[in-house]
Amino acid sequence: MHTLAQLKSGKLAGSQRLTLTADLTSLPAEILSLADSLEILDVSNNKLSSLPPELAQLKKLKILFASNNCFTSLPEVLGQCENLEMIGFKSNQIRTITANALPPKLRWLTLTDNEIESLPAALGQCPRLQKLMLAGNRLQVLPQSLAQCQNLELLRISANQLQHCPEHILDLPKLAWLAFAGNPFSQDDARSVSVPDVPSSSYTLQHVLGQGASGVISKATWNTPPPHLARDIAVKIFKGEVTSDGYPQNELRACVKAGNHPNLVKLIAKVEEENCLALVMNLIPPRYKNLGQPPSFSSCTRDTFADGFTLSIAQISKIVEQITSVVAHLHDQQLCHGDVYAHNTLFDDDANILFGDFGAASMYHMLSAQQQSKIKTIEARALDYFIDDLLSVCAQEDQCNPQFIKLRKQSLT
Ligand SMILES: Nc1ncnc2c1ncn2[C@@H]1O[C@H](COP(=O)(O)OP(=O)(O)OP(=O)(O)O)[C@@H](O)[C@H]1O
Repeated sequence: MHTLAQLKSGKLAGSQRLTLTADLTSLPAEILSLADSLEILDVSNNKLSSLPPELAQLKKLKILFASNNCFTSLPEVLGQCENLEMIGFKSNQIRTITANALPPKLRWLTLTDNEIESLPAALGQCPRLQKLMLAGNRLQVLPQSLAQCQNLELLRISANQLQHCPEHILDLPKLAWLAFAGNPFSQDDARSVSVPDVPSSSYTLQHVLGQGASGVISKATWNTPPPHLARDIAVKIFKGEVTSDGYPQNELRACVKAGNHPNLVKLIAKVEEENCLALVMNLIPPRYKNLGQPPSFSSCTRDTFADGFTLSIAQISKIVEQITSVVAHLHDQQLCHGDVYAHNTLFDDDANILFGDFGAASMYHMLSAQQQSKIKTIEARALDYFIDDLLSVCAQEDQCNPQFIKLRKQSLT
């Protein structure tokens, strides 16, 4: 985080990255003094509603974040920023997006949680577009031209007003991560009875174990432990807001629908009260750790791994076998996970895995047989990318192993 005083004093000359949060209602003119160096500009959490035409003078600008501001339209000056690849305008009040606002090199566009009713056809003329985050808007249709985005890999259209399944996007050749729950076309009226409901007064929360985009997970204990169940549990309390993946309510229902599998954390009960939406789960044993890390700005849609992290081919094979089995299990329940990634997978020293994060999951039993089969093809692609990501960290000495070669072939087909 930088300060306005630092910027105005010239102390930030030559900076490639600038983060300013200072209740700004306009961009300070001094930003132009960084025109020859600035690549990443983060002006999230201000009160901005427009950007000046001079922004186009930032010739090196690649990434712009302006989430939590007061924009009602996507500023047209963005279309003039010749090197801008990544745009994040989450949680504004954007209603309009014109063709002029789309920069030629656009690769990653986040417009989660706005008021967008329609998108310009020109989005189809963004050949580099790889990641498009549109959850939590008011879209009733997607432009037909999206079918031309041949490089689109990750798409979030959950929590919108789409009346019909957008067939045309199901054939996109690289699409691998898709979330579409919470639309009229994907409505699921069936109330599941497979997991018991309990009141939030049935347990006592202890310390926080972790925090995801959609909720906070705490260790808890049953006040009166149900028979045959461990006293200690984990409780995920949803925050209630729409996330980049969709509505918490849909995540909860997807977790319930997922059912039991040795590679899923066992769901014990759910809480659906007026002021509390929560999942009660088994505690994950502390020996489990994250398999991967989320994508970086440059990897865009692909996971990253800690420096020096390697896996043996035996570990990779065992992990692939389990992830394939758990994804097949989800599809047996007509559930698309939408986020098959190593960063959503925990593993232990024996390469046992636990797969989680149902935030982007979508039920698809209401779709036609042909649409369902396309959804499965899309998720199969994510599985291939998952395998490819693991092979990228395979120990050097195992890279001639026949199993490595077999998995490599599988991930490339
Ligand atoms: N059943 C559990 N037992 C123990 N710890 C848990 C359990 N579930 C989640 N956690 C902890 O809470 C963290 C957040 O979990 P959660 O599933 O909500 O989010 P995430 O999938 O990591 O994040 P996001 O939803 O933002 O991608 C986990 O990384 C883990 O440390």
